[in-house]
Amino acid sequence: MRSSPLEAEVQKGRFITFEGIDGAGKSSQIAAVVSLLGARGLVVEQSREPGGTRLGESLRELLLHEPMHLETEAMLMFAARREHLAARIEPALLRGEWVVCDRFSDATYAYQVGGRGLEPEKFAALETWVHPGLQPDLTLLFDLPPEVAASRVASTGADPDRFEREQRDFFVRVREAYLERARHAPGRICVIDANRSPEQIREEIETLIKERFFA
Ligand SMILES: Nc1ncnc2c1ncn2[C@@H]1O[C@H](COP(=O)(O)OP(=O)(O)OP(=O)(O)O)[C@@H](O)[C@H]1O
Ligand SMILES: Cc1cn([C@H]2C[C@H](O)[C@@H](COP(=O)(O)O)O2)c(=O)[nH]c1=O
Repeated sequence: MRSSPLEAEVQKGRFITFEGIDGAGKSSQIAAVVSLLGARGLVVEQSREPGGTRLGESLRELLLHEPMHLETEAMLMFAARREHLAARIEPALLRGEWVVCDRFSDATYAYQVGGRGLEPEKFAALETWVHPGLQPDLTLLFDLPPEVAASRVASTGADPDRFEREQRDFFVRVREAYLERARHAPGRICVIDANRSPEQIREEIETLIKERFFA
């Protein structure tokens, strides 16, 4: 059995991911992109990580609330991702559908390598094992100062999870790791200035998607 059907078969759909530190403002923009694609008659599978499957959502509960060793955290992120790829992402792409996902492996690089200090070689080994040859077609990285993001998270009034409770230094490292990853994949990762109004951000993203996929 092949570990990833997309290694050998032709991927017909498109895979778009959204990334950024907690509170960057991804959620409402994801909804706008899903409607934009839907209005063009495309079938869109919307999902999130960690999560996206029943098992993945159970792992999400543990990841967001149970203290654990950083390598356990990294491996559980990739375990949830393996299930998500097999059950939803790869079948949808092979059917020619579009997948829009809130976070993917760039988040593991940013949070576990950048934020927690996981060795980059261990991240690379997991990434190669779990999705050899597959990367998103487009990643929108919402970039903003951690203090702005933290005040947005606080303004929701929701109980913060294990990641949201981290201090500013952690998010400074996560942000820097995201930007480093973007520097290494400039054709795939587009950095969006998320410290603007939702309307300005939506306009930029719509233009970007039209130019990238429909021009
Ligand atoms: N551009 C913006 N300007 C000001 N506030 C915003 C903006 N975008 C989102 N918000 C607000 O910030 C809060 C967090 O936004 P949202 O949930 O979309 O972020 P997120 O990136 O999905 O966060 P997380 O990754 O933590 O789930 C919400 O209260 C939202 O209304
Ligand atoms: C995929 C992934 C996620 N995380 C962290 C990032 C966030 O703090 C949470 C998910 O919550 P969200 O509000 O739905 O964005 O999980 C991570 O540390 N590593 C990952 O690979």
